[in-house]
Amino acid sequence: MPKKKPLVVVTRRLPEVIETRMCELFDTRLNESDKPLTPEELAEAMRTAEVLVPTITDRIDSHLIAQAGEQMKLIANFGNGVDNIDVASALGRSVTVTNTPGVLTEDTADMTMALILSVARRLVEGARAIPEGTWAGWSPTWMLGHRITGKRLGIVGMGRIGQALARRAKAFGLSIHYHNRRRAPVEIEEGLEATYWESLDQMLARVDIVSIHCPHTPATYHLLSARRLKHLRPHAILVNTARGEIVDENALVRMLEANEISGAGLDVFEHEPAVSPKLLKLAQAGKVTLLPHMGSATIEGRVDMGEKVIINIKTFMDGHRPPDRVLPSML
Ligand SMILES: NC(=O)c1ccc[n+]([C@@H]2O[C@H](COP(=O)([O-])OP(=O)(O)OC[C@H]3O[C@@H](n4cnc5c(N)ncnc54)[C@H](O)[C@@H]3O)[C@@H](O)[C@H]2O)c1
Repeated sequence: MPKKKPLVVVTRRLPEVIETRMCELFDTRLNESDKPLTPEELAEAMRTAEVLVPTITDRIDSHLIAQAGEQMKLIANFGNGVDNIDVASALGRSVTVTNTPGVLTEDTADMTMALILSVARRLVEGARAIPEGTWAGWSPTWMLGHRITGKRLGIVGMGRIGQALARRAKAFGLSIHYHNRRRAPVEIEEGLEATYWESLDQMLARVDIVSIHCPHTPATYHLLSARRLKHLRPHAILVNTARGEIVDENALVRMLEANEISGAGLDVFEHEPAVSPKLLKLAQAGKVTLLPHMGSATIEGRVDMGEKVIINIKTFMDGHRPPDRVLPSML
């Protein structure tokens, strides 16, 4: 008798090619609406499905995990960061958690570079001037930005995306500085000609642009605190494509308002999808570039993520260790 296919509940739309393949391989319940599943629908999935495929906007907290039935075996996150999942609670109930690392690296690094250029060179204000009819010919002083060639870039979190950004930034003539939980291997440091700063405070005081690339964990919540942000110099730019919670957003806003730093490029926010009205005002004034968490948003990237989700589910269901298993030591 053929083996019964596992019931897999998917919380959001995935690329069509991935949904089709998942339906062939598993007993897949797709969410065909544009809305996320409600907490009740998520709880129902925990009670009935063997596999849940959430995305980073689904809060899979300890309360929800406590409702998991015996049949629930795997949470296969459609995303790299797993701060939407209470991994310790899941593992405590013998539910395996997987993610989709690696396939978003280059796309997110591209978007980070775009944000650096956008803030430094006032790209959004420039792009607005023509359609809004405010461009009255050459010479307005408002269009003067800052050269990035020769500047110092400080990377917080020299993992996959941090390194991919460093490769791009080097090609743009920036010098690379970094702070990481652990110092990178010498061949990586040498290849990127990167300077390691054990002290994040000291690095912040020396760089012109700082870009955040560590995960959001209890240890990195408000890593860029009000006190730390004060180390940045008035011409500095801060870019965050990692997670909003890593930066004290209120403190950042206050510094931008007081011209204590020159600008910011943010793809992520502390209370997504809500964005502080003060940040919106700063965007209107051209001091910040705000993006709606689209750092990794490419069609190719989403398909690659979907393929990783499928491999993780299939390997797990075949009785093997899935390649992207999330372990507590990674958090
Ligand atoms: N904006 C987007 O669309 C988007 C897309 C992909 C990933 N991300 C975010 O980017 C983050 C980084 O992704 P990655 O693939 O480079 O991860 P990674 O695991 O390869 O790298 C993270 C690095 O941060 C370091 N780190 C961890 N804690 C630290 C601390 N307290 N201080 C300093 N360094 C610390 C780690 O040692 C590691 O080198 C993800 O966790 C995710 O939140 C965002």
